[in-house]
Amino acid sequence: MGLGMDAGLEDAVLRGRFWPGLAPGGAAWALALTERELQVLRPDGTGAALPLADCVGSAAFPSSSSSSSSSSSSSSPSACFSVVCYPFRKGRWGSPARQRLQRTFRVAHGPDAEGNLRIAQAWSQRIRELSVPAVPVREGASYGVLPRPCRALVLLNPQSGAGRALDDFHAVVQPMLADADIAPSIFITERPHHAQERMREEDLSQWDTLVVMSGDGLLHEVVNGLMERPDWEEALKTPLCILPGGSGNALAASINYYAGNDHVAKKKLLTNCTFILCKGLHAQMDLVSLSTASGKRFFSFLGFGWGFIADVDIDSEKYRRLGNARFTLGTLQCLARLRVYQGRLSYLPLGPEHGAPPAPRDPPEPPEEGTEQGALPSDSLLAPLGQPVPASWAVVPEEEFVCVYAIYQSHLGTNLLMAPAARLDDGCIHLFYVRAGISRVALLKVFLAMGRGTHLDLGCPHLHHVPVRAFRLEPRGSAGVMTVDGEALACEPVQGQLHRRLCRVVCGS
Ligand SMILES: Nc1ncnc2c1ncn2[C@@H]1O[C@H](COP(=O)(O)OP(=O)(O)OP(=O)(O)O)[C@@H](O)[C@H]1O
Repeated sequence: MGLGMDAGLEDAVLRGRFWPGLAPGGAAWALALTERELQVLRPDGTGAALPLADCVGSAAFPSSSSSSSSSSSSSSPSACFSVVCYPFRKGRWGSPARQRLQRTFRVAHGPDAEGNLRIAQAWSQRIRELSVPAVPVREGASYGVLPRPCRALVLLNPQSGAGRALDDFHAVVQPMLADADIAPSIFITERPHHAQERMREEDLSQWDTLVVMSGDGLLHEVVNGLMERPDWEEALKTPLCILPGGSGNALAASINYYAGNDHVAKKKLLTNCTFILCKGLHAQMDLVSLSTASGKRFFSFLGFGWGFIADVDIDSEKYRRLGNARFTLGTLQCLARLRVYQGRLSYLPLGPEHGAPPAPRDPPEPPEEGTEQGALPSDSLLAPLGQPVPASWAVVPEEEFVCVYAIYQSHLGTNLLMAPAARLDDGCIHLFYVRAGISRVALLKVFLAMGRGTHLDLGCPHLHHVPVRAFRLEPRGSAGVMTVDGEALACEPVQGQLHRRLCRVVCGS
């Protein structure tokens, strides 16, 4: 337990004297529950406090133990309540990690077993109520909290990342969900598009949340499966959740960053993201609608890439067993044979203030007039591919690029903070492009600086960043690959526009 209590006993919602642990005996401790923490005063006068922001659950139960010791508590038919928290603990190496901490207190106020249990239940219930995260107030934004008990469908790709997703789910995720009264039902994907097919047909009334334990690719399938339903608008109200099981885990890293947590990877990131799920706060997320010249349409939550980054993503697939290290190896290989890509890039700038994302109070985009019920959101900002872009758009004068990347979350990968200002529902596509002519050394410096999100501070003349609402990319020729949310796409003209606050995602703030 941490030291220091933030309130005096006069702020207490509940107060009582209880015995620590399950075993009878010893002296009673004084407990006070405030709006923010559970305060404990030991008989020796030392105190500690458990912040309820770290608490994921509390339970009450009859105590099976009794004893004939002389303690006043020991002969009573007692009851217990327990509190489970995941506070950050500093380890020997690296950033602090959340670690489980359970405290159990015994209620033995008299011979009435039911009376003791009622007291334990009252404490446990009040602790659970006060541990529900406060819903932030932001004009235009709508938050929610997952119910308890909570029914979660977990879609898990056993092949994602280094192939440990199922083991990690059992070892890390399942015990935390049990603490938080979240009942998972696991669906293990057997092939590409399996999750997408299931989402098209699923009876969503059975679930309070759809959890993806994989990389970003499986969440892309889930989003697009939901968008293929006639009731997509209703379906998108089901909060989605990402637990990092893949190699890139860009959305999981972004959500960890938005929550204000230190940069972490692997098990620490998984623990942080599972903790966020246990707390259950959910908010709206922007999606970008992408259309291709061959008539395909995708909904994307993370980013669209062409050139260097897309090549690294796809070329390094063969090293997926290395986990996130696959991108380091892929970057070095692609740097060695640096290529130039030809095409035209156009965009609709975000607004007159160019560069500042819209104020959070901007209302959601109104539904398009004449949109049929069930019809997909229309891309009102886009002219058909094959026709010139609207006059309000800008066209990049150069037509030779090393890389184009449109990102709508902060992180491109666990270790790449590409758009530090991005937020889930900021209404902004962060369009980055690197013009041809950049040296290998300068490009390597850009990627190294991206680890800390300081690449734009380098003042690299070839690197450009424009906040936009829509963009179009017309590659010359079909050589190379494009990526949507890290998944490969044939190279062809593509354009996209942002649809604000289209789905919901479990997040920390
Ligand atoms: N059982 C499976 N076997 C093979 N491929 C699968 C299976 N289940 C899903 N897939 C496909 O695997 C692809 C990659 O999955 P995903 O992106 O989730 O993991 P990853 O590539 O390791 O992670 P990241 O995108 O973070 O790098 C997806 O396109 C998905 O369709």
